[in-house]
Amino acid sequence: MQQYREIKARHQGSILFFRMGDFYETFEDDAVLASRVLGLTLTSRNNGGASDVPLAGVPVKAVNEYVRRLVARGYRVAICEQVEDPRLAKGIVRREVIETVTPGAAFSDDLLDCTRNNFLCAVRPAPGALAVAAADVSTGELRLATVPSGDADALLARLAPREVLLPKGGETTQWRAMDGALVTEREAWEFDPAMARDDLARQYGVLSLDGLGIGAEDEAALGAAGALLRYLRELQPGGVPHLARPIVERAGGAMPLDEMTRRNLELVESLRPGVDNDRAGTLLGVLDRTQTPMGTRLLRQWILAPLTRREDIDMRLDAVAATAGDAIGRATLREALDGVRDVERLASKAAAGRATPRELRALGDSLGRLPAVHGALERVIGTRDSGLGTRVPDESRVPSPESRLTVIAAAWDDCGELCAEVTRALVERPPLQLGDESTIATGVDTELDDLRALRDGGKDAIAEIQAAERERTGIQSLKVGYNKVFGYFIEISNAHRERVPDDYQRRQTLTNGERYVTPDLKAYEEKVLGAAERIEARERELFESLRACVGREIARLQRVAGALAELDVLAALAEVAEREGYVRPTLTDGYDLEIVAGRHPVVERMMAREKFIPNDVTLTQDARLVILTGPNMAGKSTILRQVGLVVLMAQMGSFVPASRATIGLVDRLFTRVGASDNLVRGQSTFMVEMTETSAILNTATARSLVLLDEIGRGTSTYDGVSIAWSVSEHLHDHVGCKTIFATHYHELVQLAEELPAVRNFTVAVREVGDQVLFLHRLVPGGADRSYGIEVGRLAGLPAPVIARAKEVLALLEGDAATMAESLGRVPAAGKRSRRRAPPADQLALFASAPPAAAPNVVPPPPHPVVEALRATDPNHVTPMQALELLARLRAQIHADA
Ligand SMILES: Nc1ncnc2c1ncn2[C@@H]1O[C@H](COP(=O)(O)OP(=O)(O)OP(=O)(O)O)[C@@H](O)[C@H]1O
Repeated sequence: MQQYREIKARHQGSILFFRMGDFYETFEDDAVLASRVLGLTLTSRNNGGASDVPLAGVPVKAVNEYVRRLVARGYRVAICEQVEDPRLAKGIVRREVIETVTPGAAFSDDLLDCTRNNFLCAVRPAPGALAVAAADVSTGELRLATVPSGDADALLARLAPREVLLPKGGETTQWRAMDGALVTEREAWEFDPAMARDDLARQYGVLSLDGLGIGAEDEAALGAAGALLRYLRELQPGGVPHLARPIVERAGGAMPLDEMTRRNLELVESLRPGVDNDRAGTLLGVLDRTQTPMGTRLLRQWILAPLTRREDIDMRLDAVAATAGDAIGRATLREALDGVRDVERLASKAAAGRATPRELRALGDSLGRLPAVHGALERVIGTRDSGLGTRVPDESRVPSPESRLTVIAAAWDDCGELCAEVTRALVERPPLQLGDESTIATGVDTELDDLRALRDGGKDAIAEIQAAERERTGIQSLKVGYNKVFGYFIEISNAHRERVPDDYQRRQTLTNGERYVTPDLKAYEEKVLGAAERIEARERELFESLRACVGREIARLQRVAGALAELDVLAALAEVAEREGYVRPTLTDGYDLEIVAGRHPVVERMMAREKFIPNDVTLTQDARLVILTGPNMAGKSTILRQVGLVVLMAQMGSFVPASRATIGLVDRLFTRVGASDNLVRGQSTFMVEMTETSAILNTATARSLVLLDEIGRGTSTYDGVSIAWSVSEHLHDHVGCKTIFATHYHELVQLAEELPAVRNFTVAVREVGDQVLFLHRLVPGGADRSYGIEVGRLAGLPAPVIARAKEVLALLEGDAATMAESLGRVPAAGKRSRRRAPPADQLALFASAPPAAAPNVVPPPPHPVVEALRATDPNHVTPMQALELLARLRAQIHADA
């Protein structure tokens, strides 16, 4: 317990798994917690102290699963091992924590999702900015970024860290609310840039950080990286030698996408609650035709960080075009990639000394695919014939020298000798663990081969002993067996007990027989077992040296993994483009956006192909703000999102679902859907909507694309229309961005008369009898009604409710006509006095209630009983009159019924 408490004192923030023989034990508070979370039996033990100590343990064999469950719940687990052989230890065996597993620092496949990065982020607030260092220890990736405070959320939403490190004493509530991320506070001095400078230089063996691309402007990010490294070293006392050189992300390279935009466009996760891992309804789900886990992870990164420089995007588009245009080349490339495993994570495991024999072989085999991948790549580029027939030169699709394919090919590395070394040294199917079966192939090491011959010779000799002893004793059922406790033995059933020779020594009695040994048998046993022990030791030695040798090549392997991942993504994008009929978008530095016959990539997949109705959308300087009205269910949200998705896909380097698309580069994309609730963060729905809207108004530029869906809906109609109206005016006059505003406030249609660059569009429906036919076609003009009641009927509202709703609607519409007369027009304030505010004849629909609290629905006229009650003053009736009144009212109700 003394040893336990000493170690525990150094690992206060973790649950300590204390190795004791075949178990990891937890004690005291850890035991209480572990038993609760893991459902373990809590026992207690008097370990020589004055009182009993609570205790709960898990078997060593099952430890991974228990660690996984704890870490998934956001706990840290410190693994404390026996670090000397208990048989040789004097006194208490030495123990040390060899690793601390946390959500952000996990290697085990059980804890990782192969389709996404597992980032640990250290964040350091700087004046007006936020610096972030993000590491994925499973892939060895390290990224540094500094972004203006306004883009902090977007950056973190993209990285989606599993764990966040913060300097102590800062504001933490914002972080605590981050979905599922564990917040770890560290001392503020650990974020010091000067200290980090030395630390990083040591980690990468460089004299100056300039060589790593880290400049003076990265001070804060450097500080964050220092804290990150320090924390990682604490968790992994063995160090993190596999951490690749940092990638410094510079502003302007990628488009910041805030969390709401990412969610509303359903980029990588579906909006449907409870189906968070369902990628079927997401852009990632549609585009993901990658063959490798590295490809899937990179595709996700590309989706979440569309590019903003035309040349960068065209390099990707050139590559997709070339791959899409060569069906055979593409198929060959994808087939070659098919056998490639997660080189990135396997290489990291090798460098961290964690790869198992099977994993190291998988890495070797994956490297073996490199020449095939390279061959396919060269074919697509057009420098080599695949042997499947001469390619007809096609000028239009030969990638430009700047294409990503050409860049990747120019830096190609087959890793031939590394692959040869691994595949030569390891058997074809090595075991999961060393020692279970042979790991090192025959012919690799003479010492090992000799030992194996000795062991196998011993085994043969033992088989011969069985034959000889049967002969000598005449007992045909005599057999030589083996178990771990007694080693080799001769087993004779009771029926032949009399014939057992004198030189047999009895070792074990069974119900129907006895087990014996002979000096001969023991001699061979020693040879066999001794050899087996030495074989294991030698195999371990050879394997570890091979693994270390691979590990030293980590930087090179990471480059190879990067190239494979990128080829995989480019080939996947080409494959989707071909299958789904996407076209290459034209990107320009101009303003205009023109999408001809655009489709929603996800919605169209959910229906038969011809069923989805394509639509054209054009936004230019002179027609930059579209007010999109139309009935419920007509397809407004679909069009809105499809425009966002087409632009995003184009800027990530993908082809797009349209027959033609010209896209003036967008610097930011905002998508807001009104009344999206954020109950998790405990904010009012409307408050969230307004906070988001204000973020757009403050950050959008003329180059942005703003997509608003029913903003203003979370409040009363008057307030809502007014806000929607003035937000539109502001975007039109002051921001000048491309905007689409989908709304049920038909009042907004009037904006087109006031503002020169506003256009009205509606989604057409046709009325057939009292039914509504949804045409899903975008046409110029505004809608005058919402057909909400028809949609209610489709949704199964009871017939009487529908009938009554129609009555109320007729009543309201009648009222509106008369009320319009009585309501004066509101003069606009200040310089905008030339403009009208929302015309009152539209608003008058709701005029029967006082404007300050305009309800959405006007109540039907009160019942006579209510009128009678209202007319009664309880202070001026006698008890008798009250009773009479009560009886009368009751009778009236009965009469009405
Ligand atoms: N272009 C289209 N072609 C075929 N079906 C479509 C199209 N657009 C939308 N739909 C179908 O109509 C459904 C409703 O579309 P959407 O949610 O975009 O309507 P909406 O006008 O935004 O409705 P509301 O105003 O009620 O929110 C979609 O789920 C889809 O199934």
